[in-house]
Amino acid sequence: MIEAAIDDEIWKPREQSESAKDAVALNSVSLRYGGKAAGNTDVLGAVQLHIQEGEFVCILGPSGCGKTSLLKLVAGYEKPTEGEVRLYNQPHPGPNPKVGVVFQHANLFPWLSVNRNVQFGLKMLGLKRSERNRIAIETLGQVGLDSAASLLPHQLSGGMKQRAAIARALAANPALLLMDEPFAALDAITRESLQYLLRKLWIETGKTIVFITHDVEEALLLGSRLIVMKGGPGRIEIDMPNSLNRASEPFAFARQHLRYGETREQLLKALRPSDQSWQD
Ligand SMILES: Nc1ncnc2c1ncn2[C@@H]1O[C@H](COP(=O)(O)OP(=O)(O)OP(=O)(O)O)[C@@H](O)[C@H]1O
Repeated sequence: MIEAAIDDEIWKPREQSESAKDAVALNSVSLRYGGKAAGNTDVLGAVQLHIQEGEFVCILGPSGCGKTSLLKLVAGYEKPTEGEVRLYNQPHPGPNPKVGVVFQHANLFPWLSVNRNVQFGLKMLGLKRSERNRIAIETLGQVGLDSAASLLPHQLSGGMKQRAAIARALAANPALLLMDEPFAALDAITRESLQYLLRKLWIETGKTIVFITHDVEEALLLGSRLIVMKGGPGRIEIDMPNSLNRASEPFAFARQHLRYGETREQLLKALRPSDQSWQD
């Protein structure tokens, strides 16, 4: 256990600058699929959440508690039944390539090469072919897929597909990146390499990331802020800073830290159903 390092500068939570702006604001947001008609129940109930620019927010919670629904509101795919979602202090403009989204499955267009998949959103933005190609090559380089640019999706491994999906989301240079269990279907080693890649991209670009995961360890290694949701209706149960994601050490360093085990237990306890409290 690395206890001595606990007070080191590196383990202090990153201080939010007073001038940091909200990238995302959910003001008393409720969501009821199908609207207010009788019989429909709230999936999210009066959620209050402000995410500052540059945060890496990991959202955990039991299946069905409303994590994806919350992300869909931030992406603009759904509108709140009550309350308001704001991006960068403006009313939500609706889905647009400036908000990058990555899902558990890459959903690449099977008939387009990796390069053309990455270019797709840029075409929507009206960029010229030469500019699109330049950005696609650069972004594929960022995710380590330079040599796969001309391959079709069926020629890629699962990890390569997710790298391509990340490149596609990054190509339009979104300030906000939304990720819904993006590494859940990958084997442990591929997953770890993508976790390193994402941490590097976050540190280098300063993008705001909202990342849903069922994996407590993944949240601890990546998130600068950890949120645990509860269902019935969906709400935020725990919202805490996390400094274990910091710096450029191998993940093993964080895993050996005393605070890692403590926080992991705290999160697992919050995630357990109340009828399993005997495990405490
Ligand atoms: N389009 C929809 N129409 C109606 N109900 C929906 C829709 N999408 C989700 N739901 C319901 O909303 C609730 C929350 O679903 P959501 O996918 O947000 O949960 P989640 O926490 O992301 O779950 P998981 O971890 O299993 O992905 C569930 O009861 C689900 O059945």
